[in-house]
Amino acid sequence: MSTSSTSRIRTLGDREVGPGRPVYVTGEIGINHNGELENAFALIDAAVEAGCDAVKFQKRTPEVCTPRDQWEIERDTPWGRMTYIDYRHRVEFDEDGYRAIDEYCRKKGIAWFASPWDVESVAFLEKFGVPAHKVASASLTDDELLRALRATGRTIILSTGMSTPKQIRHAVEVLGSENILLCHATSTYPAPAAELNLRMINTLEAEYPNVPIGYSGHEVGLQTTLAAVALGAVFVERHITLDRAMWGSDQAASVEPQGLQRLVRDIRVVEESLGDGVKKVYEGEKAAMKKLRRVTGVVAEAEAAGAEREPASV
Ligand SMILES: C=C(OP(=O)(O)O)C(=O)O
Repeated sequence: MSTSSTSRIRTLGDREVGPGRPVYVTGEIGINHNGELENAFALIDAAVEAGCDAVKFQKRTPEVCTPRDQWEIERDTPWGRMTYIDYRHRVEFDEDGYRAIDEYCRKKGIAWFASPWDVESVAFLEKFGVPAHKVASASLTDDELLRALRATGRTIILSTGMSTPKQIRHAVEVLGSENILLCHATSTYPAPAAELNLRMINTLEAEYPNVPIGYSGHEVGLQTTLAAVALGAVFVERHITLDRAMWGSDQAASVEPQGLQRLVRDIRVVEESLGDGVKKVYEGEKAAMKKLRRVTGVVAEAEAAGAEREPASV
């Protein structure tokens, strides 16, 4: 269960998430496995190799999540022509599937959780003792789902794409702020840089001082996710894929295994480079200072009087 907190720290499994903690990186598999366990395992492997903290899935009860008037609409899929409801079933794993995923993730030492898209799926995921639940941006206004999630007592990651400030405030009220982590997001697939509005990370920080703020990205490329970390995102989620050309609506806006490795490596560099914001002169700078800084005025006088060249006096 999660750690209730009035601070900006939350617990996800054996990790603390929040300012001063390593950025929690989640590889969002979503439905990019296309219903094949083999793909899910390969994506878990890619996340482990890249150094992700967790992988994430999306769990739906197709009959609940698919509008009734869409069920019989036929479409071409890699498995032939089928109705939309059959397709929605084709890309869901059942309990045995998730048991296999749970076992595989345990063996590989990586956490997993999911976004339940309906109340039934919350109960389904609860059977696995997941470290957290995620609320997809599309579900932010689903009070019934939010109430069911709050009742689990787990850490809830709430994504805020396609939502107004008023809707976000309401969702936070329904979930309670003690166990949540908010994610800035723009829900366009792929999202253009001009619409990422990354400064929203700081706007959310200001509005929710007791809530950790993360970023769920759907852009192409990695730079803007690194910028999100530089702006203070303490949790990062990116869709991952085995191949962006694979069939499926999220594949094109996803990161491939090599890119994921670069992303996690660079997140670690960026977070290390942020420092504490307190000005200091590093030991390594002193040699350069001695060689490069022209000594004039009060410093020259002080040195003439025998003082060492102190960073504070220059
Ligand atoms: C779609 C999802 O999230 P987001 O809105 O962050 O992309 C999800 O988690 O299922």
